Amino acid sequence: MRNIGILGSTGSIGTQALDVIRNNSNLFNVVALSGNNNIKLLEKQALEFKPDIVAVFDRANANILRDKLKPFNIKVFSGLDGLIEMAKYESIELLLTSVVGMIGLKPTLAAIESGKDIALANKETLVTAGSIVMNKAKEHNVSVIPVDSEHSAIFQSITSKESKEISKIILTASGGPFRNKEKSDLLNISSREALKHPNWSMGRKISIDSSTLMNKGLEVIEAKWLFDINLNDIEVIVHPQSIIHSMVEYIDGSIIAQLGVSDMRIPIQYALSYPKRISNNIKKLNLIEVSNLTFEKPDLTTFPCLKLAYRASEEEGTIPSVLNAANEVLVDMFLKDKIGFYDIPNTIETVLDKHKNICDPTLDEILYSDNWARNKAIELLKF
Ligand SMILES: NC(=O)C1=CN([C@@H]2O[C@H](COP(=O)(O)OP(=O)(O)OC[C@H]3O[C@@H](n4cnc5c(N)ncnc54)[C@H](OP(=O)(O)O)[C@@H]3O)[C@@H](O)[C@H]2O)C=CC1
Ligand SMILES: CC(=O)[C@@H](O)[C@H](O)COP(=O)(O)O
Ligand SMILES: [Mn+2]
Repeated sequence: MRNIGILGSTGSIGTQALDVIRNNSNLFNVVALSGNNNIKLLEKQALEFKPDIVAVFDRANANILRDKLKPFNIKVFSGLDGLIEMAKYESIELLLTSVVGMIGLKPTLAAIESGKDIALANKETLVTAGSIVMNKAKEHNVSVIPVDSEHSAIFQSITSKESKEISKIILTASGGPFRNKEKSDLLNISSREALKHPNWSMGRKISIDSSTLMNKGLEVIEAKWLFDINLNDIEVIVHPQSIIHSMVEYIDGSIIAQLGVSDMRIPIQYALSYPKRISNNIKKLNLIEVSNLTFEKPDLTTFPCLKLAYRASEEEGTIPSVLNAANEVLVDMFLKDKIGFYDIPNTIETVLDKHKNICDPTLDEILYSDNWARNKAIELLKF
């Protein structure tokens, strides 16, 4: 039995993880959950899975839930301190970080410092502070197991212990809802259209990131830290069917890939059960039905966010945290229909240009730069 904590249990990844756990109650035991706004669902989850503790970021919501869960002896923590308290809760063996945004950074670091293994979905954490997170994991002998479908695929396709045998990682991208569109088609596109991902059903922020290709940019940076690989050895190719979830090319010319239907419960389950594999009732991939797997170059003119992410990763220091923070703020504004599609890359580029990069930053310098970038993005758009 493995004791699991889920940071962000009310979201797309969190609810699918609970589905995996529900179907494997002999293997996994939920000891801690967290949410923010959706306290109705969090209450329902708490009553079903009976964790010892629950954390809610929003303090008013936490107070409401505390009264409801008191009779069941479930403790409720609140605020960022509450998320940190939850993440380092002593009974947790594996923490699934499925919260959205860099709010997950401090709780993830706290969990690592407490020796918890991490099943990592929250990519913004690695984009913001990849060096600090991965060094801390090494220091505390903690495993960081990828949940993101591409990174799970790469993890499963790395069959050699010798990193010098890997020549490159091939990160697949669906191309998003606007694949084959031109810039002029997207000038007045609404968030409703951008949310319609062709293959995956996901949370709102990552869906917008997929539509701008920033998701792939964040994933390039995530891959660099997770697999300790040179940025130039990470290639993005568009594969509209999302069947090959990513590949690893070796120096002898062999390519090893992981394939499967577009269902996040597969990589989530693998991260929870690793190193074992367990059976499930998810529809198996039928290659005859799929019949056609195609590949294209990403269009960096229509989707400049991918280029900006490569730039940020190359410049290192606090620049990736600035890219991420500006993107978080701008995606939120786009979701509220306050700005247009291209305000996202255009503003990020200006924020990157204006930032005074700090090399080898401390956590405080990263947090300072994150905050600076959020304010700068808002100032540039005069909100
Ligand atoms: N969805 C997917 O298929 C995939 C997602 N990912 C990554 O996984 C992460 C989660 O994505 P996804 O599940 O789609 O996101 P969702 O928006 O569906 O869920 C986000 C979760 O985070 C919680 N949350 C949001 N803001 C805060 C906050 N300030 N404090 C505490 N909790 C908060 C939400 O709580 P509440 O709902 O209660 O407000 C919810 O539980 C992201 O980093 C994403 O990039 C990676 C690969 C695939
Ligand atoms: C399911 C998953 O891992 C997402 O990150 C997915 O990859 C989004 O698809 P694209 O960013 O390739 O459109
Ligand atoms: Mn992904």
